[in-house]
Amino acid sequence: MNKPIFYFCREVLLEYSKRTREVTKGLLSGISAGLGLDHSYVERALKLDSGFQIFAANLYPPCPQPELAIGLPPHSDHGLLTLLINNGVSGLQIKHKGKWFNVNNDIPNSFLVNTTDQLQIFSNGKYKSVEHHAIVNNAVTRLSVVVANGPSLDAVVEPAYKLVTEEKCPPKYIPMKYMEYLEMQQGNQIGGKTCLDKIRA
Ligand SMILES: O=C(O)CCC(=O)C(=O)O
Ligand SMILES: [Fe+2]
Repeated sequence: MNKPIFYFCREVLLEYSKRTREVTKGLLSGISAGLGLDHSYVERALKLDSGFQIFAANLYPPCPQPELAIGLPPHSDHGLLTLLINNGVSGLQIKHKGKWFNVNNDIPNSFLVNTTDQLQIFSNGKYKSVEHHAIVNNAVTRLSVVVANGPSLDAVVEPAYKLVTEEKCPPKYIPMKYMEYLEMQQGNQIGGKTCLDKIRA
């Protein structure tokens, strides 16, 4: 029986997921301190040692009429931080103040990092989950490789209690198990940041 292509890449994928997990932990430790929390607060609260990772590869072939193609529709990612690389062809756009901006990550050997939904919830809105989409072009194939890094599936995610006060800074989101959020997001039609709207307090 033919083995799937991923069978042959599994050693590399395993190593890649281990290393991207470490990069994510390092970034989240800095973010934790930046929020005024202990360095290891995010790691402990969201059980990052058993954090959930998704690896995805996206292929965007050239399209004769790119203005008519959807590419990847607007969305935000569900986890904490998403690490992206591509084959040097631009196509990713992020939304800022209602406008789309090109993201040209042309720094060699670097990751583009998107902040995502669980970080917006945990930081009580201090970090915004980035709304993004991918467009296509009529000349060259684009490839992107994505690792989405989330909390542990059984972690209940809510605004960190040290960041909320009943009067001045009430929690903006209701607590929800990451697994349930993920199921809700995956069961939804892809579009903008609509899942976050569903769990507003
Ligand atoms: O292709 C890209 O640059 C973006 C991919 C993406 O947003 C995703 O897979 O969630
Ligand atoms: Fe995405």
